[in-house]
Amino acid sequence: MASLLLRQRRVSVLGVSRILQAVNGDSSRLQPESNCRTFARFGVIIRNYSSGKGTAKFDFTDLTRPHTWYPNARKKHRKVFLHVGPTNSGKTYHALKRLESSSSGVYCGPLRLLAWEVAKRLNKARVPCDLITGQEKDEVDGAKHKAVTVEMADVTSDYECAVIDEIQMLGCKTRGFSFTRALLGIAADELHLCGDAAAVPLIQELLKVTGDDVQVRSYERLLPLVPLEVPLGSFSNIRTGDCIVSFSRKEIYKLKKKIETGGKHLCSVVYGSLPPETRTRQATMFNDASSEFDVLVASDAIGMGLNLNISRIIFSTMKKFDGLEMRDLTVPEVKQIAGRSGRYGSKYPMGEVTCLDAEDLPLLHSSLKSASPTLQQAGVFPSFDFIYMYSRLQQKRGLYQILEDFLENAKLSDNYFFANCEEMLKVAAVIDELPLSLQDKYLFCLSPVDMNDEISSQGLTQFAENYAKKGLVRLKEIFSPGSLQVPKTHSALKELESIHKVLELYVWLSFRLDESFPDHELASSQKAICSMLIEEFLERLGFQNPTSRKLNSLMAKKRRQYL
Ligand SMILES: Nc1ncnc2c1ncn2[C@@H]1O[C@H](COP(=O)(O)OP(=O)(O)OP(=O)(O)O)[C@@H](O)[C@H]1O
Ligand SMILES: [Mg+2]
Repeated sequence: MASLLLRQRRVSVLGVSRILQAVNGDSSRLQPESNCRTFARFGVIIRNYSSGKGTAKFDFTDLTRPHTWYPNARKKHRKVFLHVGPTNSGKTYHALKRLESSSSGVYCGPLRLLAWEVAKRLNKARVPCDLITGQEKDEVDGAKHKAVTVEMADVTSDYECAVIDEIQMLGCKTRGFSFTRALLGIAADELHLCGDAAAVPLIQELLKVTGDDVQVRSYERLLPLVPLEVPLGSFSNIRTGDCIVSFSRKEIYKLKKKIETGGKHLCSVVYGSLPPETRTRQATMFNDASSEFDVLVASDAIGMGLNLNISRIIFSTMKKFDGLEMRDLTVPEVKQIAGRSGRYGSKYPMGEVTCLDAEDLPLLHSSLKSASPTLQQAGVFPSFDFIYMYSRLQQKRGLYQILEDFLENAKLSDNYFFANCEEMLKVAAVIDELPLSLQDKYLFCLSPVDMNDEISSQGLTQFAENYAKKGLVRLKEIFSPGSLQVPKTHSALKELESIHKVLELYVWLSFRLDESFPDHELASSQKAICSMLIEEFLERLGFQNPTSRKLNSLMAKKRRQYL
């Protein structure tokens, strides 16, 4: 490995079998509540609890009333508006209109791309708006509004208006609890929830106990979405405005090459492990009508809420590997992805959707006709306060054991399920042997490390080891600035994507432990260089084809425009 001086050490994953893949977007998983009042309250209780002097015992494993964890929100009688309907029906648009006209507010989205889009839109409309994600804080003078990824939602501030986009994600196995936390915890006079109608009964049920006033507003699709009766057939039928969808990174590059070899089109690519800033620039190039990058090859990373100039979605497959097995796409997945075509306000009067192969058409057609299954439960996860208090009553050694025991003993009501925290347990298993406080361990467990990526997990281990040893982690100890290069092969590209993840991890830690991770600027600039080099590779892909001389000059033009 050229630039990361990581020690080759296989990460041991004690007792953790498999992991369901996290959905796209900000991968930081849990947000410590840092709720001092809760701590203080527990502090009193725990003293009484341990001295056993007749005070009622507090059961820290009782998570049956999560709405009581958010005293600020409970002080308000919130007006909750549920904007529901199919994709491209103006749900987010109407919620944002309200946000724009409020005196203070927050937008919480599932993807950085969406948070970026909203911050840009509000600032353009002269409503100063900060952008806050797990890895970046872009603060604007005088801003009373924020656009954040949902994990960063602040449940201690007061707002006039808050928006939670794609609220049906509260049923997501890995990130659902962050949506639940925002739903129950944001202290806003008005709370606007946008998403699928499948979430309505559950939300109404969850909010019965909060005293909020809930209203449902239903929307219809603004432009027709037409499922085609014929498959794409040949790649010669690809045309400007097409987006071909695949769920494997390797397949995405194969498709890009195939389409560009035809000599008529250039493809932007968007997939999950590309740096978010690269994804944004690739999407921007595709959206730009004057750009030669007129076809998009993408994974389901484009699947939520984004406004792209797509006229036709073509599913290259209707199956996806979900971390465990290959399975058919679910009804909501098909609808979300298909819904990216024919967006209102784009240059196309309607959207079309089809498949590469005729055999996939029946599943496409039936999925688009079906209603998404009604959500039954919302995700939930205990904040550090609960884990900490529980740990004080146990003689357990490491965070892994504490977490595992806690989850085994914890009680939930029927409306909730525990977030899948296998990824967290994987991290706990690796760092438990280090001399770190429980809180530090918990923080490392929250970090956006990808434990399925060897370089990323080694980066985390080394950061945690150096932090435990010296309390100071210099980036240069594991990374040589200046050594990054444009990748020449697909494996070099993959490695660069992993290095980007390690740098992102450093930036994430530097936001939370700034004195111990002081090289924030260096990590951020190297991160930006990584994504530029990745983009350079994406553009050079077309050069390698001898028939693409014309494309060569087009790309050079594009590069000048976007760099
Ligand atoms: N009344 C309107 N006037 C002008 N533009 C609108 C209006 N309603 C929606 N749009 C535009 O139509 C596009 C789709 O709207 P929006 O993103 O709100 O849809 P959505 O229902 O949230 O879709 P999704 O479920 O995919 O998130 C956006 O570009 C939005 O700005
Ligand atoms: Mg939307």
